[in-house]
Amino acid sequence: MTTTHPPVARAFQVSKYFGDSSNPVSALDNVSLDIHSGQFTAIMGPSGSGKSTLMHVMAGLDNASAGHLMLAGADITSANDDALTTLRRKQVGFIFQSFNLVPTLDVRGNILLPFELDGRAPTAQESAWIEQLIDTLGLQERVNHRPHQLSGGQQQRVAIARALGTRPHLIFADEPTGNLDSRTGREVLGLLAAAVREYGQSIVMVTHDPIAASYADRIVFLADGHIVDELGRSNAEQISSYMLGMESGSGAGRNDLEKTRSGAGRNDLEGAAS
Ligand SMILES: Nc1ncnc2c1ncn2[C@@H]1O[C@H](COP(=O)(O)OP(=O)(O)OP(=O)(O)O)[C@@H](O)[C@H]1O
Repeated sequence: MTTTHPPVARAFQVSKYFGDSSNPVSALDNVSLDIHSGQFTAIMGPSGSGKSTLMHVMAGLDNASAGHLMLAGADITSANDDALTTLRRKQVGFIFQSFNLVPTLDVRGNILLPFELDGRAPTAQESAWIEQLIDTLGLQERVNHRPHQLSGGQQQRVAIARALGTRPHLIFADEPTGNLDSRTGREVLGLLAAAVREYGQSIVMVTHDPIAASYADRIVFLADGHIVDELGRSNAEQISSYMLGMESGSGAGRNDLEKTRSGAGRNDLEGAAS
């Protein structure tokens, strides 16, 4: 059972405020969340509920205002930037909306950047994996292009290949399929699910998309900076139904879900989504 392993990331009683102390905006309010090793965790919730903030704080990209944070076995609550940078480089991959591709490097250079930063070349096995990623993500024709020569979806695919290339223990993904057509989106989700299933990697993914969340083992719901509920593996219809219950404020999310449990399986929904 994955739950017997120590969490690969942990937020304990974390709060985050933006703005000045006279007029603080509360983005996270006393949130505690363990990310289990070898699990695919989705974070969902309405716009402004704190999803991206939670991910940034858990990844050590932003400081918490209060609480404790662990990442890859290290206490990062008050870690300095250098320690965090090293930890992230070795253990963590990021797939973010602002792709953070290096404009002066071509596609291959961007994908190989984590190896470069680690001061080593990919092994033969890693090289084969990178070629497979380039192929699966349809980037073969683009390997010598720079980011500005690519569409938004192509840039996102480069960011995905870069994040998966070193097979980091933990991957944080913010709307990884947001810019992709549905077929490429499903391929990316399949890659992420395979990373968990076959290589024991852990993934935290923020998404609004119930189909994307249906690939996760666990779905955590945020509202107004609080974790309000979580579900185990569910199909897209069940997740949509739950979210509708949340949005209507009827508190009926889970009850509705129980009614749909015997509904369509994920494969049915995948077919319907294409
Ligand atoms: N840098 C910032 N300065 C001020 N307020 C911020 C900042 N970043 C986020 N917030 C506020 O914190 C709250 C949570 O924002 P966050 O981006 O985490 O939400 P989200 O659930 O990821 O939203 P979305 O789904 O729209 O991306 C919002 O009220 C937002 O306006």
